[in-house]
Amino acid sequence: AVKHRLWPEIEKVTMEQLHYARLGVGGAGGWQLFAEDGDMRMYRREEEADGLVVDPLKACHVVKGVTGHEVCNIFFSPEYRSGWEATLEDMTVVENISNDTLIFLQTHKRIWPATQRDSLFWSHIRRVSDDQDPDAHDLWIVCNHSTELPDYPANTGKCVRLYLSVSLVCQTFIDPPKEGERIKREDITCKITYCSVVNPGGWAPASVLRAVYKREYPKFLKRFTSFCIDQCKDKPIVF
Ligand SMILES: CC(C)(C)c1cc(CCc2ccccn2)cc(-c2ccc(S(=O)(=O)CCO)cc2)c1
Repeated sequence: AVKHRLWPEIEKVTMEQLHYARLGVGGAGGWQLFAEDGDMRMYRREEEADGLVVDPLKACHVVKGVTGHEVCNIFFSPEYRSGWEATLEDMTVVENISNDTLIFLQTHKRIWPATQRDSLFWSHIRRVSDDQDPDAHDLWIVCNHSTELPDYPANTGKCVRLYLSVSLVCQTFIDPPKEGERIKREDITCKITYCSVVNPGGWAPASVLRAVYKREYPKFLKRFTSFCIDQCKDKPIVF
């Protein structure tokens, strides 16, 4: 099949994001732990780009009862988004590149006193076999990365266009069931790494943004993972 014009970028960014997600948060990376809740650890770095707060975020979480494939499917699929994405006011799929790559146009709820934001990004889901450790379980990754389309120019309407680069990387671990027994959901553990850089794209007060990021991101990940558990609990396991 003819590859889409964005394919080289999608391939490159997805692999870069996978590498970045697997980097630890120790050492000189400058990561500060700012939120803990059970198995969830949230780290941030204080970074600015042209005076705008773009604090990179890395969150690590361990969730029982769902597979990485199920979690990434829910994160990627448009039909579930309104169920877990509280920052959303509106969402449209503006391009269906393939069954594993979509382009989204989203309008986000306004964060007072900043102007309302919208986002335009490609979203790509992929299974990655772990080349280092072949008998480890597969990884699943969803990568969301801002893009431009002539039909949806930035900053022409009421919203300021934000720029994001986000990845959700999930690895599934299965406790072997007793001899001859089927794998049950309680035998499954999913290790989640969520990385996000959201550049507000225009003026937004650093103090307000940092306060909102610190308050909203922990809620965002807990809400998302709870939604996944609820969605999957009565359904057959998707490995
Ligand atoms: C406050 C905070 C929680 C950081 C926040 C505020 C805003 C609203 C837009 C905004 C950003 C900055 C300044 C003003 N408004 C958007 C997002 C955001 C965007 C995208 C994604 S995603 O992971 O790609 C899932 C698809 O939506 C997650 C979160 C986060």
